Amino acid sequence: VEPISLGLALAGVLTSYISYPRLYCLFAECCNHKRSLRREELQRDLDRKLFGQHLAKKVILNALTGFISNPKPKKPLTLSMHGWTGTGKNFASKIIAENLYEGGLSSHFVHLFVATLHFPHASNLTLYKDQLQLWIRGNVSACARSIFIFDEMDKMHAGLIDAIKPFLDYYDHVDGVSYQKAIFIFLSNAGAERITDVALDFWRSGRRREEIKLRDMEPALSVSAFNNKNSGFWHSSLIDRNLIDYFVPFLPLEYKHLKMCVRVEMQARGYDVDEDIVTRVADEMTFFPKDEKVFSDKGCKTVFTKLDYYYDD
Ligand SMILES: Nc1ncnc2c1ncn2[C@@H]1O[C@H](COP(=O)(O)OP(=O)(O)OP(=O)(O)O)[C@@H](O)[C@H]1O
Repeated sequence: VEPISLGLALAGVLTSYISYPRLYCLFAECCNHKRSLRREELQRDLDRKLFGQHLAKKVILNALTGFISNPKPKKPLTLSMHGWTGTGKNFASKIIAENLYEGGLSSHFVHLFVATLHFPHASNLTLYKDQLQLWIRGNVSACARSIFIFDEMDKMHAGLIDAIKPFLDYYDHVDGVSYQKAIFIFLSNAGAERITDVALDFWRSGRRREEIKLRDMEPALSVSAFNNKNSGFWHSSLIDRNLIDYFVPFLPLEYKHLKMCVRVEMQARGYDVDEDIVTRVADEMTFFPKDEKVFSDKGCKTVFTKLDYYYDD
């Protein structure tokens, strides 16, 4: 075959490939070929996978389905997830991402930032600001329904919060780009002590954890709760301007929830559930408060490494 004909043939194939986006999308991830969010599927996923978080499940389900079904949202969806370490904030974000994009957290349209990893040096603030704004702008231009997850939000420099604020607001367009279909998820431990206090009060008065209502958490997640240096100025500055749509409280996990996490991990590793090992792993965890020992101080976070000890063959 002579080179010119081969070149033309290749160009032809390429053009038809590009002009048939649907064909292209069979092989590559496309923004407009995302999964359509199904309420029942999201609910089933949350019910099956996320333990002990009846409040978080409810808020996530309603917030997400409401937002996705709205063809013209006035602002991007902003969820602020709060709670003790290892209680499922990252895990819940993963479930959200998987319900919106097949690739979940690995999708090209889902972006995870970890404050201490991506923005470690306060001296580089100006650079980080520019990069972050360019990154958000570029990605939302390419796909309006992009998801941005900011972990360790309480460790983010206030200047960086200022940099993302314009994207969270009620603007139709910012420099020609509309951010109204994007989703921003902020994760932090801010407010965790107060959330725990509420859960502990319920436990002490013999009431079921599932009886805790969102309104019981309101004082724990109010502006005043965050208006101190430790909790981070970021929060109040976003709340003041009504830029956070939903606060999602994560309750501290109890002994029975740790056991559930161990069982899931055993099954994921292909083992039969051995209740004796489940109990031993859960017993190795540490609990607080000191006297009552109700809540796991690391949530489900370290149960998996403890399991390694029993399966080291
Ligand atoms: N409520 C839960 N239900 C089921 N599994 C959970 C739950 N909480 C934590 N896990 C398990 O523990 C792992 C670690 O939890 P995750 O990273 O989501 O905690 P986190 O709340 O984001 O913690 P941190 O505040 O330290 O970032 C998860 O990947 C998941 O496997």
